[in-house]
Amino acid sequence: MQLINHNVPDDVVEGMKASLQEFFQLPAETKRRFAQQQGRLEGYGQLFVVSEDQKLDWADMLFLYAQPPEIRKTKLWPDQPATFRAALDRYSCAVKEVADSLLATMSENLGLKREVIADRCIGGLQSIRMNLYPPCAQADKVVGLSPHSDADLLTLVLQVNHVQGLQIKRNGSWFAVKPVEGAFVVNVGDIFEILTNGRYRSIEHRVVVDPKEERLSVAAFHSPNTRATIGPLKELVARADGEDVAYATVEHERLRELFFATKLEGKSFLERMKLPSTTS
Ligand SMILES: O=C(O)CCC(=O)C(=O)O
Ligand SMILES: [Fe+2]
Repeated sequence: MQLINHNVPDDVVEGMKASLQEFFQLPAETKRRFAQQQGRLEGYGQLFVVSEDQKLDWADMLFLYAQPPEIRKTKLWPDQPATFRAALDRYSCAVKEVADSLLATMSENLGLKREVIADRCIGGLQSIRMNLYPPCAQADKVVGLSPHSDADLLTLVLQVNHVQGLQIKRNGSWFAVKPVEGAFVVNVGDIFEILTNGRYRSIEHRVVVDPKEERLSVAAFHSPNTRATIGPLKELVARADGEDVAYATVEHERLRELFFATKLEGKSFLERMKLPSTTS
C-alpha cells in the first residue's frame, strides 16, 4: 500500500483557524456584506433551504468555491479580517494536494492506475464550507447539520476548536467522531461510491450541537472537474464478471444541480442515482 506523502503545514492550518474564528466574531452587519445572494449557494448564510416552512439547521456557514482558482467569486471572500483571503487561499491549495494524493493512492489500492480518478480531478472542483454551530440550551431539540452524505469524492474536515459534534452512522446507530490532533477527518462522498460502483460507500453523517459551547469546523469538498461524466468506472466494472452497473451515469453539472435542489436527508440523494439490479 502506498503512503501519502503530502501534508498541510501547521502554520497554514493555524492561519485558517485564526482567520475563521475572527471572521465569525465580526458584527452581523459586517458578515452580511458577504451574504449569499438570492438563489445562490456561495457566501455567508445557509445551504439546502428549499421551502419556507422547513426547520433550519442550527448553524451559520460560509460556503465558497476555492478551486480551480478562476471560479472564485472574490467579492464573497471576506476581506475582514485582513488575513482571511490569503489564509483561505493557502489552505485551499494545500488541502487539495492532500486530497489529490489520497485519491491517487485509493485508485492504486483498487488495482487501477493512479491517474484514473486523478485525471478527472485536473481542474477539479473544491468548495469549502466553514461552519459555526452556536451552543443551544436545548441542544437535543435542534440539529447542527442534518444527516447527509457529501456529494463529492472526498471531504477533508478540520475541527477548528475543541468542541466535538460530528457523528457518523454505522449499522443504524450514530457514533461520535473524535478528532485526532493534527489530522483531518476524511469522509468518502457519493461520487466516490458511484465511481467505484459501491466498493467504497459514502458515509452518512450529521452534526449535533453542544449545550454550552460553540463549535467551528472547515469542510473541504473535492470533486472531479465540471466537464467530467460521473458513473461507475468501466475499468472496474468490466473487470468483474457479471457485476451489475449499480449507479446511473450523469454529467457532473447535472448531478450537482440535483444534489443542491433537495433538503439533506441521509443518503437519499445517492439512492436516487441507483439503478435496479439486473441479476436478482
Ligand atoms: O462540521 C463538521 O464536522 C462536518 C461538516 C459537514 O459534514 C459538511 O459541511 O458537509
Ligand atoms: Fe458533510
